[in-house]
Amino acid sequence: MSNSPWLSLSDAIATMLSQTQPVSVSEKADVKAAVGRVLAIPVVASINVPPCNNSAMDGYALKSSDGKAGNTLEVVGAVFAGDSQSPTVLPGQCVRIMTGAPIPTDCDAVIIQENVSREDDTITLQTDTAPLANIRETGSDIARGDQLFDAGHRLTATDTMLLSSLGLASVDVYRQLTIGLLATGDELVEAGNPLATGQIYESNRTGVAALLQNWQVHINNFGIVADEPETLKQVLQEAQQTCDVIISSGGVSVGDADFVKPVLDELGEIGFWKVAIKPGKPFAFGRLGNAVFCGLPGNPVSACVTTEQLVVPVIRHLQGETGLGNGHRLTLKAQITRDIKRRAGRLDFQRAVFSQNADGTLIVTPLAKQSSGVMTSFSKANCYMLIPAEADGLNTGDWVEIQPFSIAGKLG
Ligand SMILES: Nc1nc2c(c(=O)[nH]1)N[C@H]1C(S)=C(S)[C@@H](COP(=O)(O)OP(=O)(O)OC[C@H]3O[C@@H](n4cnc5c(N)ncnc54)[C@H](O)[C@@H]3O)O[C@H]1N2
Ligand code: MOO
Repeated sequence: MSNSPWLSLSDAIATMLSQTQPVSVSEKADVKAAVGRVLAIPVVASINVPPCNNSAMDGYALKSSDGKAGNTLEVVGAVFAGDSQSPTVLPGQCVRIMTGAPIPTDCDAVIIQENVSREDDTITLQTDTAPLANIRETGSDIARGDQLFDAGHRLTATDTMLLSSLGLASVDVYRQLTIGLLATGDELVEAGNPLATGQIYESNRTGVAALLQNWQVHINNFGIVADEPETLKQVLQEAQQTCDVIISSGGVSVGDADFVKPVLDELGEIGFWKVAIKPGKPFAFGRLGNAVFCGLPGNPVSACVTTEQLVVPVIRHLQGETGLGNGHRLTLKAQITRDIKRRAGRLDFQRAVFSQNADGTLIVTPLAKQSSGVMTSFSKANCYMLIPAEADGLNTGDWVEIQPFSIAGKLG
């Protein structure tokens, strides 16, 4: 048991999942644009794939009873992919066949052309040919009636290919979530504008929106909001009319210009505030009308870590995805390459670089700069390295958990 005054990450996720209701409205989505969408209805195959026995190779279709090496067979025709006629093949005969072409009803095997010698209208077999050799049987990939996906399954790229192979043009998926995004802070300036003394460029909305792109949400951008309670109230009241989830960044700590928590308390309700993770401790979760509210800490690294570790699980839950539990991210084990000293208390998500030794083991090196304002460490890293809350340090060679980044290009 932890003595932390803050919620553990797993308790925070469990609380969010138990206090939020997945969407129930579904819609048709074009299969070609359905990657990342969550199925609202199970998919059951209405046809066999392949729909008929067909050849896996270019060669000759024959009767396996004629398939002894040394036999000479007469070639009586040819079948191509797409042909609907089945030529008659008598004992001692065969037909030329192309990959994907239907197997003539009289045949039960295919010999590849590299294993025959051809002379005019005859072939001589150089190898034995067993029944069903080089034949892709009806329904061998998908049988009619197979349930391929449950409701709550998030479609991958190859899943959409499978759906197309069944002839489906559209699928029933849960409706898209609308996510309202805003950044609070008087110091923040939109990129493309000049920077006055004391100002910084706003970057959290860019990072958060990019991290959410994988999850097929619709983003509604509410811009930069001043550290002024009335303005913040107005924006949040507008956002809660149209958004399923509102994500703010900044203003969740204890400073004199940190208004997010008191405003949330006034307009809606706070579910919890503060999670025992580093960075990201002051994350706030609550409700504004029908909208779920997630208040990210302003430090850019904290905003990204809380988006990935806390916001993404709740979004996936709201989207109707099932089987999430707390294991929503792939976690691997790696050996750390240096000692780390630190104060126990929070589960630490360090930006780190992992690689694989020749013997297959993974090794991981945390980057030197771990401050939550240092964004360059993110760009140099390819994983999070987790230090358990109770650990006051790690020794070289200790096994730690890592979470590889899923960003395209990072791992390859
Ligand atoms: N006395 C205490 N001070 C702080 C504590 C604490 O426990 N006691 N917690 C620290 C931690 S940890 C964090 S994280 C931050 C979170 O503070 P806020 O959420 O109130 O964030 P801000 O103060 O608004 O900003 C923090 C930092 O990040 C910059 N920022 C904010 N928004 C953006 C943005 N959209 N794009 C780029 N940069 C942004 C901002 O300028 C600040 O430098 O509080 C600590 N303080
Ligand atoms: O939680 Mo803060 O995010 O450690 O920098």
